[in-house]
Amino acid sequence: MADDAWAQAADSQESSQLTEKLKDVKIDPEKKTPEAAAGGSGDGDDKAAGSSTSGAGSSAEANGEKPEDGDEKAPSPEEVSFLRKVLRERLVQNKNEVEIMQKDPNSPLYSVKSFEELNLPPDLLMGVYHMGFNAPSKIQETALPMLLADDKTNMIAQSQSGTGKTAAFVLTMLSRIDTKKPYPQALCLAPTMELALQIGQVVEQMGKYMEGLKVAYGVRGNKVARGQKLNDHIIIGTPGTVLDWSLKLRVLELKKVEVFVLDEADVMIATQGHQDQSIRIHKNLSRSCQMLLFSATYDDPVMAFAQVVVPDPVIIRLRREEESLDNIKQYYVTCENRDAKFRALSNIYGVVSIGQCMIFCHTRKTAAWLAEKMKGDGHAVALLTGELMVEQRVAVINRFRDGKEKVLITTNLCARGIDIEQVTLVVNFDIPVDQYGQPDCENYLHRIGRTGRFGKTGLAINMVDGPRSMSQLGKIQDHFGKKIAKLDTEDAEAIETAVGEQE
Ligand SMILES: Nc1ncnc2c1ncn2[C@@H]1O[C@H](COP(=O)(O)OP(=O)(O)OP(=O)(O)O)[C@@H](O)[C@H]1O
Repeated sequence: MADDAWAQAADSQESSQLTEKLKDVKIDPEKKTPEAAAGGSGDGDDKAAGSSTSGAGSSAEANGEKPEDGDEKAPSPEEVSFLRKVLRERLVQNKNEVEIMQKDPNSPLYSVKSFEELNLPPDLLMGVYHMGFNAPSKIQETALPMLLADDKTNMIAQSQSGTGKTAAFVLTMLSRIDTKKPYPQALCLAPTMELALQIGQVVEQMGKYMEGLKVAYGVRGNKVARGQKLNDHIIIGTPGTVLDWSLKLRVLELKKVEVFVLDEADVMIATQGHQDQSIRIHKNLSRSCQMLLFSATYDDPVMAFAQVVVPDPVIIRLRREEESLDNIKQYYVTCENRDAKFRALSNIYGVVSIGQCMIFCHTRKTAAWLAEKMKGDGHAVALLTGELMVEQRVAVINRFRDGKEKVLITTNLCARGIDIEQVTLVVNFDIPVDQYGQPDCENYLHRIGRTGRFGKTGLAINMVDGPRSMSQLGKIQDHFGKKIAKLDTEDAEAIETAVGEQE
């Protein structure tokens, strides 16, 4: 493929020829970011992006509720600076069980190489150990030797949730920058502000020993003056703001960027608003810029598109049966309706004590309803939906991170990327569906991947409330080829066994 394939693809897209060029690549044109759907021009900046934004399909919608669309008010700069402060929390330290899994050749954490063998500069190696990492995971071990080589390799990489993709691309960015050069040399785009800030923390922690390292957050509300030249080395942001910064306000020169990363690449490609913005940014990068796409999921059309726009990529892809992790046990419970789902949840909580739990609902309204019901039952519950101010959202996540609440009730907003080690249970109160009411396998995998992070065990419980959701879950089970076993929530022993397996 020609070196400037992405630029050509971008040009073609702008002149509406991309459809012809990619006629076999069917990316859903309706998949819009919430703001794009609302006609806005900023970042979609929401995990609901790439998921259902308008359609039907769940019992919640049958009740006349709208699925979470995640629209939000733009944060003020004060809010952003507050967010950055509250987001500074320690990262996970290595545990014995992780080390055991790192010795198992069948584990995605299996590794035979050490970080020393990657020939990292000493300050970066110190940063890695500062994170508590002893050995690279499989994706790190496989990708890093190529990514760090002098000859810049483009890559489209897939690895299961919680297996250390962030560190792989962060190390690549850090290894490519020269802190003596006072301008942005690495650019990472993520679909939400929360994720951009989380990635930035990893950059800051891993780059702790790199003298003079500066990181800027290209997220809404983080204002820069037109014409001001950024002297930060790494920019992490959401596509709309970074597009504004680079093409409108011209505070960074895309041509000088050495590494370009798309995290959650599938959602960045498949979601209309993100795709347009990402392509515009990329077409202004230099031809020698290294391009990395990372995600736990790529459906076939997205992968096909990615291969058209990334020049000569190395592709690391999982087989379908490898996509879901064996350390996350999956169950379903059958209930008659929403109230019965709540009772089933209460039964689970009545029988066993659970570490921390994330509960996913299809709509804000169901999430708010469930939060009230659980509070009424005496649970310390946090509610995180797109209608909260960003500042509140981050504060809620951090309270949950700190264990102040044991239960986080949310929507697809938190389906991707959020890395909270202590989450032992994920409940799909509603089965994830797309805007056509079809099972959303990608979001299913991202949701359950909020537990079982980096080798820990986890439990996912799906609540079905009739033949429709049963059939949706059945399709998800068939898609991944992993058994989702029935759990009887009236049977205390069965619950104890299920929960006990992941303790
Ligand atoms: N080599 C390592 N040794 C120990 N812990 C690690 C290592 N690499 C990453 N981790 C930790 O594993 C956790 C999960 O990593 P990360 O968030 O990068 O996963 P991910 O693959 O990006 O997942 P997702 O697809 O859900 O975004 C993080 O807390 C991270 O600090």
